[in-house]
Amino acid sequence: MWRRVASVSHLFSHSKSTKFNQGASTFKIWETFTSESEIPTPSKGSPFITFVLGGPGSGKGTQCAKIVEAFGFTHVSAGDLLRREIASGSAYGSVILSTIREGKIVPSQVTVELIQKEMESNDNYKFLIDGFPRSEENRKAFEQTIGAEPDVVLFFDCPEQEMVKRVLNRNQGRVDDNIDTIKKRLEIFDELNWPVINYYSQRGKLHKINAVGTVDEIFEKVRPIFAPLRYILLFCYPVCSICCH
Ligand SMILES: Nc1ncnc2c1ncn2[C@@H]1O[C@H](COP(=O)(O)OP(=O)(O)OP(=O)(O)O)[C@@H](O)[C@H]1O
Ligand SMILES: Nc1ccn([C@@H]2O[C@H](COP(=O)(O)O)[C@@H](O)[C@H]2O)c(=O)n1
Ligand SMILES: [Mg+2]
Repeated sequence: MWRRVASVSHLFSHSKSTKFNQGASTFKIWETFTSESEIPTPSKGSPFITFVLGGPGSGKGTQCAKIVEAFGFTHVSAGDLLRREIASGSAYGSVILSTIREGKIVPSQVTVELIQKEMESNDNYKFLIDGFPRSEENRKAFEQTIGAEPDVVLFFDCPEQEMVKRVLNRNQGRVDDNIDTIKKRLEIFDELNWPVINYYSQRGKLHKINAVGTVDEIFEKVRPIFAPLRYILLFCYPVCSICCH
């Protein structure tokens, strides 16, 4: 591994860089490791971002844990950040709680700020952003605030009946895991999430995954999306301390 990193050191420029500003040199290393044209090109000046979309109970969090284990991403769950904010007793807490109880979407500014803080406080450069964007408003707020686009977008496609069954069996004490809130969440998902899914589909970034089957069966559909990226993910995110400064 050390030799492999050293062997590409000549590809890096020595201009001053910031945390999320390694794109130019990253692009060169990318070209070194792969010539497969369907592999997405990392955005210049950005970390490697994967958005993870899907209805409530489609298995986003479960698959994120598998992706983290296999490919070393940092998992940022928008829902978990919002629940953490409630638990912290912050000023926004009660508004967030009632929004989640009603199955509605928290104002984008709040969610994006939490995501931004989480990304900036993490040394990793590859993120799975789970349950985000939930709406076009979420998507635009992220682009404007973070100044980055996702490299990959996963969409776990699951029939409603299966999602309801999974959520009602989840048993994690979530205030929104009840039949009334689930119905509302499914309505909101139908209304607000499809425009986001269509947006990324049109840009060729969307990977639609049939989310019916065992956890391992579904992960075997996810693995090939990241497998061709393993070198770039391993060596360039985080940017190595040997040659990337
Ligand atoms: N393939 C699967 N088959 C059966 N159960 C599953 C599968 N994947 C996940 N589950 C279970 O379904 C429940 C919901 O999964 P998970 O929490 O990963 O969904 P989610 O998409 O993150 O939902 P939410 O949007 O509500 O956070 C969990 O109890 C999980 O263990
Ligand atoms: N971008 C988001 C993500 C989540 N929420 C709210 O949190 C609830 C739980 O989210 P999960 O991803 O853990 O299912 C969700 O129903 C929303 O109320 C949000 O507002 N915006
Ligand atoms: Mg989840």
